[in-house]
Amino acid sequence: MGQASTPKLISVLGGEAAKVPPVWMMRQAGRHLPEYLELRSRAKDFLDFCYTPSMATEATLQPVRRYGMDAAILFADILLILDAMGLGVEFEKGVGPLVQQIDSAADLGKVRAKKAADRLAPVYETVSRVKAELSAETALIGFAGSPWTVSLYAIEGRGKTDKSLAWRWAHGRPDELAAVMDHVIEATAHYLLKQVEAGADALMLFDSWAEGLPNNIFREVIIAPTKKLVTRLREMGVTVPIIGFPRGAAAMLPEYARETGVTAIGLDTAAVPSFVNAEIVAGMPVQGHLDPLLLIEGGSRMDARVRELVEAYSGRPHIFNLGHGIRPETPIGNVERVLKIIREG
Ligand SMILES: O=C(O)CCc1c2[nH]c(c1CC(=O)O)Cc1[nH]c(c(CC(=O)O)c1CCC(=O)O)Cc1[nH]c(c(CC(=O)O)c1CCC(=O)O)Cc1[nH]c(c(CCC(=O)O)c1CC(=O)O)C2
Repeated sequence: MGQASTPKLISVLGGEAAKVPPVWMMRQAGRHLPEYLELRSRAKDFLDFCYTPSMATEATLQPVRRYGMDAAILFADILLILDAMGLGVEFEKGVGPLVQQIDSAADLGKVRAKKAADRLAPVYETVSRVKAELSAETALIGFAGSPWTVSLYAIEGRGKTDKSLAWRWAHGRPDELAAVMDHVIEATAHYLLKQVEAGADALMLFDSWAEGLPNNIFREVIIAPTKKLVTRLREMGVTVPIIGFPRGAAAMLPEYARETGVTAIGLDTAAVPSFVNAEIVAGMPVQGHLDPLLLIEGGSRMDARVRELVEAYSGRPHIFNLGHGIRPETPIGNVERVLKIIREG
């Protein structure tokens, strides 16, 4: 019986620099794929799609089959946890998510954390079905939104806002915000634990709204809650690697990398390779960060940028990814081109 091979992505997350970096892309499943749009058209709505294991499994596998990605990322959404915690979540076509708005921590604490996670049983069913379909070389990444980003959607009540309401809570109601985030942390810890128990090989925490925060607030709402969540997961016995993605962290990235306990850092589109290599300890794996808009344009400037990023991180454990999710209008040929350059030079 041969040694069950470890996916290259997991070896890199273990600190090994790979000659050819493993690659996957945020939002690789979803609207840029015609096969997703066909499947999606058969669902009642997006939430129903995420709660239907046969559909979510198929959506997760589509980009792996089409591109030979080195990882599958669970087809779910960062807002499912709010739905499970009792705040109705809806995704309005062309509007994005709508969430029942909270005005205090009491509004979010109605459903016990473990019970909330139990409500997401269809997601764990998807994880185990995907795992059964993947080859031994392909990693399966589970994920959740980070405490600040998830709490922000509950405070704002929707996407596509200027985030000022949540920011004002951070400045003016820090204790109330901390109480909200503590509820989110506990529910998210149970949610991620169950994803790992169902077969996830790694986890990713999306702090998608970490950008632009004053450094004192960044410490309070990004670093401290992430550290709490990572510590809680380790206490629960979770040993898989954890990728932290503080989008827009900029100069606060090194402190995030040092303080939170994450295994690896997801870099956003604005990351600067020389800064990353100077400020993030050499053995710490990094992931990213091609601009999703350049992936739409393609051409020689895309080719050059891909080669530049591969070269910039060639001396350290690096997972090639985008700096944020794939846009719906991304040409499939450009995704294929990126993989070809990474794998064939
Ligand atoms: O604008 C806003 O604030 C809300 C954005 C929004 C969310 N889910 C959404 C929407 C509406 C939309 O994308 O049109 C709704 C949403 N989530 C997802 C999709 C599929 C797609 O992108 O076409 C969609 C569109 C679904 C549809 O309309 O059919 C699925 C999703 N969300 C997410 C992930 C994890 C990943 O990115 O790989 C994944 C899985 C993708 C995969 O399996 O390959 C994570 C997610 N969802 C969400 C966020 C918040 C921030 C952001 O979107 O930039 C984030 C984190 C992030 O992308 O930084 C919330």
